[in-house]
Amino acid sequence: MADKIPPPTDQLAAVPLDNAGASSSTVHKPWSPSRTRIRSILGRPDGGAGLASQKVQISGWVKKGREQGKGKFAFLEVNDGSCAANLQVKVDASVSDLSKLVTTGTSLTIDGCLKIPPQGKATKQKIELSAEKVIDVGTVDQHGKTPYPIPKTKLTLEYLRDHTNFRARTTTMAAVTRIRHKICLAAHVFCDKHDICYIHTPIITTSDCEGAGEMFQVTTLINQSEKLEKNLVKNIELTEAEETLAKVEDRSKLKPGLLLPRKDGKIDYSQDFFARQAYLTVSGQLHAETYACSMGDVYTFGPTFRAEKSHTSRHLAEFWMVEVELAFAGVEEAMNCAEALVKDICKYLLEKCLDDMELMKNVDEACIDRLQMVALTSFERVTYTKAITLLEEAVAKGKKFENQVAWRLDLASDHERYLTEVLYKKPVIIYNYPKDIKAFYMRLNDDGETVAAFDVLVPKVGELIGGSQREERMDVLMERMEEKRLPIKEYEWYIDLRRHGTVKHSGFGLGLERMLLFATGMDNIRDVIPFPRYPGRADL
Ligand SMILES: NC(=O)C[C@H](N)C(=O)O
Repeated sequence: MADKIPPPTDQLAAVPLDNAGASSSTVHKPWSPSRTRIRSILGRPDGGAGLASQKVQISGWVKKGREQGKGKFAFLEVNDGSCAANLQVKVDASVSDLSKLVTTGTSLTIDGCLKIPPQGKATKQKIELSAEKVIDVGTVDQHGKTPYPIPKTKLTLEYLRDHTNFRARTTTMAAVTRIRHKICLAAHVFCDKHDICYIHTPIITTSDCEGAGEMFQVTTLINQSEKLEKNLVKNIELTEAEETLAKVEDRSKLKPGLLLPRKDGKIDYSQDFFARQAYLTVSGQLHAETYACSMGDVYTFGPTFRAEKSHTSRHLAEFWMVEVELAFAGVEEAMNCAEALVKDICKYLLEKCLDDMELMKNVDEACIDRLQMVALTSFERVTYTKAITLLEEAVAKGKKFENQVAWRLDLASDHERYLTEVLYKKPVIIYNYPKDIKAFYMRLNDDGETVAAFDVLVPKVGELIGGSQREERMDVLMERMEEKRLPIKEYEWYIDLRRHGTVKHSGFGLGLERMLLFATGMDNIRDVIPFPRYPGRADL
């Protein structure tokens, strides 16, 4: 059993308690010197009690409000997004029109004095704000055409998905978002600590890294009327296009390269713009390799896109990946690095956002234990062939899987969960996959049948990371590309890296949203990214 990580000392109070101002011990931002974030009050180890009698200004949104004492005063629970906790604010009717303040969703800026609430009250708060002046109020339209969609009642995650413009006002989504921020930071801190240089790979590309063809095409549109003005499309007379369009019913019979206005009056001149069809990237890996093969260890971290029509709770059309590429490194070093990265992220979350992680226990009781376990336990490493044998043994003993288990078939999510949750009860790295089910760039092993690829599987989620040693031998790489029928001409720049100063190198990609599912215990990947993109959803 893993040792427990010692409890972090800073918890919420990741901010220094004493800032430069002699008269105040709350933290002020240089660009808004009068405003205090609620985190710097409630996040102190004393819950803010030590700040009693200090004057502060806070801004935020009302989570709950109620008038009391026959309308003589109101209690508001205000949240400003800096932490999960709400600051209780007491406002007397002499200070403001209470009826304007108590509606959930109202925004406020309030000057007041921090006070210890009377003992014996139901409130757990160690401190409350007694309002002296209400400076700004943004009221909520409750009765108009589009009433405020986030009332104080409990809302389902499905409902909130249709209100992504407001869902960060819910406690859970705000906590997930802060955890997401910390995971990103943890990845950057890890890479910086290990001298791995951050590079930016392009989002628009002509190459299909995974060779799976699941790419979104980039279409470049311009209004017909702007066409001539901007001189962007020179090779065709507009009138000719219009005439042709009127005559030809079946567009596929048109002269290739002819630029025609679409039904909405726009012209697609993509081929003209990029000289060939461009796509949204599925992975920054190939471009990251070019930098690794010049600068040593690098990483890229950005959005990637898959035009997979999958409606699962683990897939998105737009997701973020941390992709590390290590030069002069074999597959084992890449596995070591991947394991160290996951562990460091877990430790970072336990140290930097334990308050939000505590809140996530409402979603998944085990989420903190899982982070602690992963932070301290070494990952199991098992070859793909052995994993198949283990799964076959389970089947022989009566275990039912949704998907077939057989050598040369990819592992499905229920196989992955069986290995991590039932058999090993910890993360498992599966390596040496059959070459036929893996991408062209993965290094062929001596057996001629498998490639030096690996996946890191974790409990709850399954595949979190995919990586491999890259094929650095030009002849083998070209053979593999031919086998997979890839248009070699389009990858010449990639092959060049093997032609000139080729080097053993390896890398991997960690799915940010999968890491979030693992950390927070959320069930659906659509709820761990601010604006999820999936089949049927690209608005809002
Ligand atoms: N950088 C990586 O190794 C990730 C890999 N290209 C993938 O998309 O799975």
